[in-house]
Amino acid sequence: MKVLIVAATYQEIAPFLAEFELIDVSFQQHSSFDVLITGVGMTATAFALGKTLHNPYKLILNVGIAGSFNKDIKIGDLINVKEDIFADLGVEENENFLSIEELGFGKTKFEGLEIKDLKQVKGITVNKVSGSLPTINYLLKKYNPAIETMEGAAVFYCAEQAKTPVIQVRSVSNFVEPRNKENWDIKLAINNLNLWLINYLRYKI
Ligand SMILES: O=C(O)c1cccc(C(=O)CC[C@H]2O[C@@H](n3cnc4c(=O)[nH]cnc43)[C@H](O)[C@@H]2O)c1
Repeated sequence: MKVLIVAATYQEIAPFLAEFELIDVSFQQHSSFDVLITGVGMTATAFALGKTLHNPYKLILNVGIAGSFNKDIKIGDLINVKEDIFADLGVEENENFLSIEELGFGKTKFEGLEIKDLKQVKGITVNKVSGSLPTINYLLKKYNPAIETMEGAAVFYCAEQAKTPVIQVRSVSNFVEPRNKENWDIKLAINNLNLWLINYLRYKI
């Protein structure tokens, strides 16, 4: 069985695709792995994975960039998301938020496998990139996450449904802070992520 590489956008894995002479299409096959570009966000990710996972895979590898809540993690650092949570799926009750898990409607926390060489962190998955202090402080208090993305928990959910092992590796492109795109370094994050991914697929799979 093959590995399924999952990324939200073509840009996030462009250097890796070039290295393996692959192109910019949403699904393509290589001898030892397939590549799925889902589109940004949980809905696009779940739909794309739902269509693809009728075939069995030995491993799902979710890669991409992420925002960090933790200033000890530098922009460009690689991290392994061990636990991921649907952070905004639930109900607001005045200032409080209750997740669907707290409401008794389903699970919101999921686990991925460890990559020993990387720092393991807790992630949250959001529909809306967090860009104001009240939201950031609320998320820190409720979940104490190290990073946030827009897809991670959806990938973990689909992997669990398909009974397939899953790994999430992200590279930090920005801090989660009141929005200022000038502070982002997407280029550095993509460069570091792709160096890791190429090495992992060449020597560890
Ligand atoms: O231009 C923007 O405002 C913008 C916002 C979020 C993501 C992007 C991207 O170009 C990449 C898409 C990808 O990036 C992940 N990501 C990166 N930083 C964050 C963050 O601080 N909070 C949540 N997600 C983030 C996300 O998984 C997107 O799919 C551009």
